[in-house]
Amino acid sequence: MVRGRICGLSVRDVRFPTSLGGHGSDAMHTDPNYSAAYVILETDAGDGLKGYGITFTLGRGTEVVVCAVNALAHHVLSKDLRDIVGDFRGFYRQLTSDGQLRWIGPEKGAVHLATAAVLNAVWDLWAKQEGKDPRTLLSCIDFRYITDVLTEEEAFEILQKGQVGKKEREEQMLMHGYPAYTTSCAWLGYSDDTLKQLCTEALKDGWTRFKVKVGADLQDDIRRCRLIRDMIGPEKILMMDANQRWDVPEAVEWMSKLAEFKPLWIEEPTSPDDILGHATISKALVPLGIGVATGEQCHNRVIFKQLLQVKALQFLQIDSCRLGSVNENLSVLLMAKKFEIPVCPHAGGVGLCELVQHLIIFDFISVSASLKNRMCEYVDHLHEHFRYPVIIKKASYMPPKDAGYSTEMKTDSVQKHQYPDGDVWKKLLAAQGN
Ligand SMILES: C[C@H](O)[C@@H](O)[C@@H](O)[C@H](O)C(=O)O
Ligand SMILES: [Mg+2]
Repeated sequence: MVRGRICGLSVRDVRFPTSLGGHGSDAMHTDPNYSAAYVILETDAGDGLKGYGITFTLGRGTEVVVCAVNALAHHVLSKDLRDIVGDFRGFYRQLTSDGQLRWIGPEKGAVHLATAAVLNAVWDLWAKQEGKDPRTLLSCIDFRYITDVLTEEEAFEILQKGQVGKKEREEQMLMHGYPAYTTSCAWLGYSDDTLKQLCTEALKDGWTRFKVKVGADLQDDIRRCRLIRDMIGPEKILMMDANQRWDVPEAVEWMSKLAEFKPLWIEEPTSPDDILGHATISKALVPLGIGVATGEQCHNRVIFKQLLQVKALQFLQIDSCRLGSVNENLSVLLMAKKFEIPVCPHAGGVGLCELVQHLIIFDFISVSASLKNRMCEYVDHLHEHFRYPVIIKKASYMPPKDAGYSTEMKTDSVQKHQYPDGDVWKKLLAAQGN
């Protein structure tokens, strides 16, 4: 039973100094500090349940997103949770269409990340209170702007079909988990020695799919890709990620030089907004057997729709915090199913693995019903700060068993990493003379 009026919303600026170790570095983000705007919702239900929501950010960007969350807070405060989820589509639209905020969006950028943080908290709270059927899930989706490719009725049919064999797929997940790949071995800022050492460990731990960062320097890329391909052997799967570094012709040319290392995909070869550019690259790379993957910085369902319409991607990477929470991600999973494009979520960051595992396991059980060409990203940083961290076994995500969206962080971790007054930052800033 849904219950409670939202009587409190707090948002914290939580940052981890990951840049100090080069963790998370790529061709465009050379010194990322993995961070989160962390939202806590409280209700007057008296049951002690809270809703925790995060969105992933980097360093100073968190300040802006925290402001945006505060600007959205009045939509949630004093609302009855029953009214919110009773018309979740309307509520989603209320947030994304706020007359004074949509000018700095709409449905993109800092304000959309803030929407994700707030709605992720609502989903966490709601998930702790009750389960959901296909009709309820559909009622959360804003179909505005996508009915030309997916109507509510078509979406319902997909979910209805997804009911067939659901039990078996649930059991399969509980037994074997959802297949994952690791990005942790080959951040761009890592030395060759670190790369080798991490790769050796990952192989020992049973990883069979690896992603390497590329895009800054071709000779470096060739050396690192050769090193990793030699280590993992010809059979294991290798993906490459350029984090938007290239122009369109440059992407094709660069990848033709890296094709000998047999990557399954090149991720974010160019600007995430260049839909036709992605289509051109996809087409040009077909003869090389390389697919295009993108989505971690895809603004919203509209851009995903167009990427699908013009065959601009062969692997679709949803992100639990970039899109407008579960609501918008559901619409993208359903569109991907319609276009028969495999979803391979973006994860890592702070908490992205924790959240997105729910979405991709749901996708397998209730939407795609397939594991073909599918896997979920995994990065082994910062899980210790979460109350319900992901469980990886044999390079697979084991389904989370606690109710909720696995979004809650440990109080102590939040306190220590709060910027700028948490202990970790007080020390670091003092050492830097600030
Ligand atoms: C700055 C970040 O670490 C990115 O490099 C990361 O999200 C990356 O694109 C990925 O695919 O994991
Ligand atoms: Mg990436």
